[in-house]
Amino acid sequence: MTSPASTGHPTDLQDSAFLRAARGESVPHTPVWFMRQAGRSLPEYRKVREGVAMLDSCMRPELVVEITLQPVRRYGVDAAIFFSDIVLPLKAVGVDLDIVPGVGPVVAKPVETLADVEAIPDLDASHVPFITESVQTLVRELGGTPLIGFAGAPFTVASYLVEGGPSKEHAKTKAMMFGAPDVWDALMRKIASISAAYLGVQVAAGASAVQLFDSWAGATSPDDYRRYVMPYSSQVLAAAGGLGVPRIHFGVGTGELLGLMGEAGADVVGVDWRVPLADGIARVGGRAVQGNLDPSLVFAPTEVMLARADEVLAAGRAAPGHIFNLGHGVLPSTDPDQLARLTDHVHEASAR
Ligand SMILES: Cc1c2[nH]c(c1CCC(=O)O)Cc1[nH]c(c(CCC(=O)O)c1C)Cc1[nH]c(c(CCC(=O)O)c1C)Cc1[nH]c(c(C)c1CCC(=O)O)C2
Repeated sequence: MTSPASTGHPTDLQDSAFLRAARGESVPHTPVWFMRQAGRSLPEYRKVREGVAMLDSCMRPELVVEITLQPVRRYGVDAAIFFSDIVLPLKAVGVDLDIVPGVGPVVAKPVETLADVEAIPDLDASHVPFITESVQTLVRELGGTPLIGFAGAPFTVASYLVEGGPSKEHAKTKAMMFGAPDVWDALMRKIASISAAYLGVQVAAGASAVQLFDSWAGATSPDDYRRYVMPYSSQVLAAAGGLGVPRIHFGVGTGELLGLMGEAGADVVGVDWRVPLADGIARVGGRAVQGNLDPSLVFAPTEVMLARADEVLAAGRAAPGHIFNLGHGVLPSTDPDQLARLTDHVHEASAR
């Protein structure tokens, strides 16, 4: 990791491989970071999180800073992602929810009616002073390594609010989407406004890129995505565009939606591992891409994993910009040494 003493002025940062690739410029090597690079796969994470609830840890700047930096120190990845969660802004404005270990976000009183939506306050910087403080400290500590801010996209956050917890089918969410369009519209606007404000706080404090996670948008068909999801994601991405930083947009199982997710206003589209990267690049036409090694390949022998990484790197050369990543988050049982080897290999192989 570059030391803050030797770097840290904005030109270094703007010239980083990650931001250059996000803007579609030439790079000295393919930049690499991992979704969920901070978290349970790291022993140093499990240690500092001992006895601290997930959402409490997100509100304590000394923990947020330490956890965000851990994978940067360990792997020398090209970007840090701010340690938080997509439901944190809802918690910050007063929605009664928690993150249950091994389960995920659980909402005490799921959203059903227009009155439920109207009861959710809008977010401003005064709700999240700990975010501003954490980001400011991180940007100082990270020097020439960019910090990615993030938020949940409206569909994915709506799913937690409407289902009351994690869901495979998103049945209640879609029931509202198809059957109560006025409630759906109000809810999606509300979340879009909260997510946009939340990204605004992170960028104002110094984050140099943002990622909008629409992890579960792949549950919708292209027509329904266009009608019921895309306008609200566009609202967030347009607001983020006004902040002057690159916007990454990602979801799982979104093979049929990649073109639309780019059109929604992304500079970089995240591709999961189900879509060959070459096809993903064609579908997002003219935009940079991020991805897309199968996260399970870390469990294969190292040489198998690295050979597959080479295929991803080779395919990535056809894009205006390529940021190497996994096709979804790091699995908790991942051996960190495999990610260290993968990071070094991506750097070395792409610099040749
Ligand atoms: C869908 C989603 C959520 N949260 C997030 C998404 C979108 C990304 C994706 O698709 O994976 C985003 C997220 N959540 C977390 C981060 C941290 C930054 C990073 O990527 O390193 C990020 C970017 C921390 C976290 N968020 C959560 C953990 C695990 C909780 C813990 O360590 O106690 C972490 C490190 C909890 C969480 N929060 C959520 C889930 C599904 C879970 C996992 C439940 C479980 O298996 O325990 C909702």
